[in-house]
Amino acid sequence: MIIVKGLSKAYQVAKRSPGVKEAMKALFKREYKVVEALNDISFTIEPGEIVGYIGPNGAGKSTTIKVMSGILVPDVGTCTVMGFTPWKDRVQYVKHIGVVFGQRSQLWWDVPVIDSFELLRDIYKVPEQEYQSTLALLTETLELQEIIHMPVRQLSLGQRMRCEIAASLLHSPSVLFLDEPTIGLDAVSKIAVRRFIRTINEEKGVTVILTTHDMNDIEALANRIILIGKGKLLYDGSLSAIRSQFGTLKTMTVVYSHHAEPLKVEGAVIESWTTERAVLSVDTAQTVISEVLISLSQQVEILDVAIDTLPIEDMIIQLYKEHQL
Ligand SMILES: Nc1ncnc2c1ncn2[C@@H]1O[C@H](COP(=O)(O)OP(=O)(O)OP(=O)(O)O)[C@@H](O)[C@H]1O
Repeated sequence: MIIVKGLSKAYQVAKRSPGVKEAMKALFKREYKVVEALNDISFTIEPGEIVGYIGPNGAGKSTTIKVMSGILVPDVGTCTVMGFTPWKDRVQYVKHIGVVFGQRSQLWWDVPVIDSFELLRDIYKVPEQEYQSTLALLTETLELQEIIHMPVRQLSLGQRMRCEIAASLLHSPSVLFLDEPTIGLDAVSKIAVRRFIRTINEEKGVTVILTTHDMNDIEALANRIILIGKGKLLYDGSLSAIRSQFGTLKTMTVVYSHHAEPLKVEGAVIESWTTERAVLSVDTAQTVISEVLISLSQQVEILDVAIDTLPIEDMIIQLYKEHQL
């Protein structure tokens, strides 16, 4: 479905030191620095996949989405989506893709949502019957009944995001690019958006590429993760492989009777500590849990213990650390 080969993209950014004198100087002689946003990125995505495209701030995720959706032209490399080169075959290509940028709107601010939808129907030349049935389905599944006649500026962020997602799907695309689709949403809206993405993937076979900082999005949706950092591809594989890589790392939460002294446990790292509760991390490949418990019981009166595998969020942080991001 998507073939990306050796993609590189650099931005030229004007450089200026602070101060009025420097501002005057910059009027006559501008200095630039080059930011390498993408550096030799390659991957292939099969039809029907949901891929989580992750990385820390400034890693190059949005730049990749912009290249794949045809908004940006790369300096080097090739990209084909369903056989189209996104930035070359734009008119034909956009009929096959849907794009949601969580931080930007594709809806017209002052008019009711339904007017924007109708405009998109005309832009994409969606036949009336098809439009009506897709709209009915989207309205029902994304619960748009109450908000579809309101101007976009009056919608809450969560309501707007549901409308943005509907807008990107009115022309029934085969590929959906979602750049931080759950940013700023409350827990209920996040769950609704995730459920919807899963439904269109399962029922309509839509291929989804999703960038997010919310690892719950990844856990709920993506079977495959592509990790980038500083423009370079660092990991491409399954979420379960990451889980087994970090599977021996456990978080131990211990509650004990009041104890004024900090705890010391060989083979465990004390992540946080109060006079009644401590959180430790233990690598069971190196330290046996029972030894940690014995050491703890020699220091405090244990009231409760919970042992969990590392949350996926922490596994990703470990992965970032391994790659020094
Ligand atoms: N239009 C631009 N002009 C100059 N530099 C840019 C531009 N857009 C992005 N960059 C730079 O390119 C790098 C990658 O940016 P990009 O927006 O792709 O990162 P990202 O992974 O989406 O980050 P975030 O998670 O913060 O949204 C960053 O260093 C950013 O400052």
